[in-house]
Amino acid sequence: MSVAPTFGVTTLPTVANEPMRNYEPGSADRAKLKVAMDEMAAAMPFRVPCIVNGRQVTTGRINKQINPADHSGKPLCEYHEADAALVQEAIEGALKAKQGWANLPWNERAAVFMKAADLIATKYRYKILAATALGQAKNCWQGEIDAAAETCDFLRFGCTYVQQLYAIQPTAHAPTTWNRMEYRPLEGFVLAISPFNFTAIGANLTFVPAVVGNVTVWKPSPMAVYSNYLIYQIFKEAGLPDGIIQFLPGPAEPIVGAALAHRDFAGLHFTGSTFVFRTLWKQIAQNVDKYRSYPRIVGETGGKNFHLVLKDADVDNAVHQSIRGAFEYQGQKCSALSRLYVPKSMWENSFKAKLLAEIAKITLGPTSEFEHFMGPVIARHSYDKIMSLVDAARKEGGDILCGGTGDDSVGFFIQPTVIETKEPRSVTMVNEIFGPVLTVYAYPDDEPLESVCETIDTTTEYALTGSVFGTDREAISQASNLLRNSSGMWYTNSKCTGAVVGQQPFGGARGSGTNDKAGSMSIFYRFISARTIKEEFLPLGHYSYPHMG
Ligand SMILES: NC(=O)c1ccc[n+]([C@@H]2O[C@H](COP(=O)([O-])OP(=O)(O)OC[C@H]3O[C@@H](n4cnc5c(N)ncnc54)[C@H](O)[C@@H]3O)[C@@H](O)[C@H]2O)c1
Ligand SMILES: N[C@@H](CCC=O)C(=O)O
Repeated sequence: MSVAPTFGVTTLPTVANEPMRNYEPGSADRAKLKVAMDEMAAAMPFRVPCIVNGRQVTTGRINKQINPADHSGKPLCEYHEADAALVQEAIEGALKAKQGWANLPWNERAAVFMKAADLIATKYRYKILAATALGQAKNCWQGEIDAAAETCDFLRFGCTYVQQLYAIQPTAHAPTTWNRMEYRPLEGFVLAISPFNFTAIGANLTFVPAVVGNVTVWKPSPMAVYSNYLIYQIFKEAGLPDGIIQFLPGPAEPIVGAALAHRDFAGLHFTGSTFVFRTLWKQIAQNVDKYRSYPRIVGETGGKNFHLVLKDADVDNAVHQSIRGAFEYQGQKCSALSRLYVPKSMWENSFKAKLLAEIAKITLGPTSEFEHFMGPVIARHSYDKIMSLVDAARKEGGDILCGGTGDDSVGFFIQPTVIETKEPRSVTMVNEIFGPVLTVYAYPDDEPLESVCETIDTTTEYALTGSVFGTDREAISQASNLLRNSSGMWYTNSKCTGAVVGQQPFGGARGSGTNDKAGSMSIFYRFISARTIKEEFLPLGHYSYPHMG
């Protein structure tokens, strides 16, 4: 086995958040993005194979990723579905490729992903945005945040975190000894399962294990296959060797089942719903006797996020932040605002009218029409689920103040919906909806903060994001203390969504996930298995102790 020489301690370039483009009318960026979207719309459907050991595998079992704004029109892509046998082949191939990858000096692995970030920021910016717009229905603002900026940030900041992690070494050394720490990859392979709603999350779920020397079997969401395939292709162009990330779209149960049943399954890197994560955890538990090691289980899952407005809050700010929090990307963010608590008199006197007046200005349309704030929800099953929850709220006595209607004739469009409830534990206050539905509870002005916070804390099983709006520092601090465990992301006078890599590491606890904080150093700990190394420079001489004389 060859040993790679190391002739220097390298340092990554200093990283900063990828600057966001605005795509304002008349701008060059907007024109270029429009061209990219038009060209993509004309050329689709694209053919997407599985990728195993760098080889394009066409299985003949074809499925398609539709355009949610035009579900009966041309699909964005037609993809070949993997099956259990292909998963088996992919795992064997990944394990063979692993040693060479893991033995590379770390800066070589980092260089692949630093280069991928630069390719996304430049050559592929508009293409990856176009794929995210047409397939996942993100408008240019939301697509820019996700597919361009956040993907680059995950990769660049991630490499920096690994550099910092590797630099954490024992500082105490007995005389004539040297202690070291080696951050080995896990023994086996990592299974990455990604959601539809963030192209960046698919990239990050595979990059995080890979950059620290693991190999990854990737099952993307059926509703994000094309953008995720482009990410794979960009990683490859940036120098990712064959077999390190195996791209396996297709039906979840057989693909995931085959991976979880393998003796070398070493870690799950999942983002998606709480229900699916719990199902996977149980499957892993049932297989525990089979595994070589105890698998690492990392999952970031659902949310039921809140804004708590205090009596001295800036109403205009709270209204605008609530609209962005609840309705951008049609509420399809794990962090989306979904429960709003406002003092009753503030609600009746100003908040309600301002909120409804602003929402009335919102227009919906396909992402190819740049003027819209909102687009369609992702798929038929989402549309039906959201509408049924609105119906359930209506039947329970919830007051639908706006929206509550949809049009699925061409795309899956649902109007921004606000429900006022008198019952703080009503159906849409408790369940994750993942759509453009905000439920408001106007709490009595004289209700003590302890009581309001107790309601917020105990209403749902989730603990992902939450915000407080107000000016009285004592009340803000008290709310922060009372709601310490109600969210993994806490915001003051800021919406509960829109975390930025390097600024607000992301994750929640309770039913919302393992809180390993994507976009921080701590996530990398989950995919390494450290080895402590002690070396003595001088011989012991004899075995006896000094006190023995
Ligand atoms: N906390 C976070 O960081 C975060 C970020 C994004 C999304 N989410 C959550 O993700 C959900 C929305 O995304 P989604 O609709 O893609 O989620 P989902 O749970 O339906 O799917 C996520 C992934 O799991 C796969 N999957 C589905 N059923 C499976 C099964 N039985 N076995 C194995 N794999 C299975 C899907 O194909 C997909 O790849 C929401 O609940 C949202 O809150 C959380
Ligand atoms: N990082 C994102 C949430 C990702 C979940 O969908 C945000 O905070 O908006």
